[in-house]
Amino acid sequence: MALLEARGITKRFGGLLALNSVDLRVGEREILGLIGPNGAGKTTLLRVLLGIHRPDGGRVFFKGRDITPLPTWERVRLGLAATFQNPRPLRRLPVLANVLVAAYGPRGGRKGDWVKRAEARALDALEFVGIADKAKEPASVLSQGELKRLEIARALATEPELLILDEPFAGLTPVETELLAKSLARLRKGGRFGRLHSEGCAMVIIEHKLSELFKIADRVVVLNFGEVLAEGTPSQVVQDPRVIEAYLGEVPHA
Ligand SMILES: Nc1ncnc2c1ncn2[C@@H]1O[C@H](COP(=O)(O)OP(=O)(O)OP(=O)(O)O)[C@@H](O)[C@H]1O
Repeated sequence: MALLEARGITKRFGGLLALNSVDLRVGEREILGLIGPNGAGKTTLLRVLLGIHRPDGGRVFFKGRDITPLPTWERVRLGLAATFQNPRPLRRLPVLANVLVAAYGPRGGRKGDWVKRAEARALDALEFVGIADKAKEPASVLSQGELKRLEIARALATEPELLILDEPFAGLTPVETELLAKSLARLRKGGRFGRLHSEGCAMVIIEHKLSELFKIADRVVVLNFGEVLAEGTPSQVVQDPRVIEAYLGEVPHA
């Protein structure tokens, strides 16, 4: 059984058909890359998976359960988490407090120990992404790269089973990009990260930095004009003439 399955997702904005009967499956511990030209519908699909947009057609299943009618917070309680293209932290609050908001959230309290463990988990999430030294600083001091890492720490504090990342590498330096890619690979493997525990997290990663994405993705789905144009392993997808024509232009260098 797939961890997440979206079937026949259709989404319209007025006269614009942003998604046209899109199917998507994500297996346990799988890293799925979601790529395609600007305006292809990637962020819209992410928003449908999270319950931010209601689809006009189609259903979303998570761990076998139809979550289509559920609000976002219930999806988070079930184990979904996401990071967004443009981080919007609570800038005046300390970095740690930004993560605590997530750790105190609906999923954080599920084991009944939320007060005593939340702060420890939030610190461990900051440790995991490498910005624990900034825990007490206001979020406004963080660089773009650090803000991206804060976003990931906030998602990790909920101990998700499926993490959806919208352009996690955008705005990062090559060194930051490589470090983050390594952290994501470690997260997929699972284990104990301080007091945080992961059985191995599956991911959907929307990204334009293909060479970095292809190093960690098991499978790639290519969207174009709101439809699935192609899917396969990274090496299959880069050689697909339809993908080259619609998006790549040329084969990216690894
Ligand atoms: N809230 C909205 N209202 C109206 N149109 C929208 C809305 N959100 C997205 N769209 C349109 O839907 C289409 C798909 O947009 P979407 O942001 O999902 O593309 P994308 O693949 O994520 O692009 P990018 O790589 O630039 O982020 C675009 O034509 C966009 O203008």
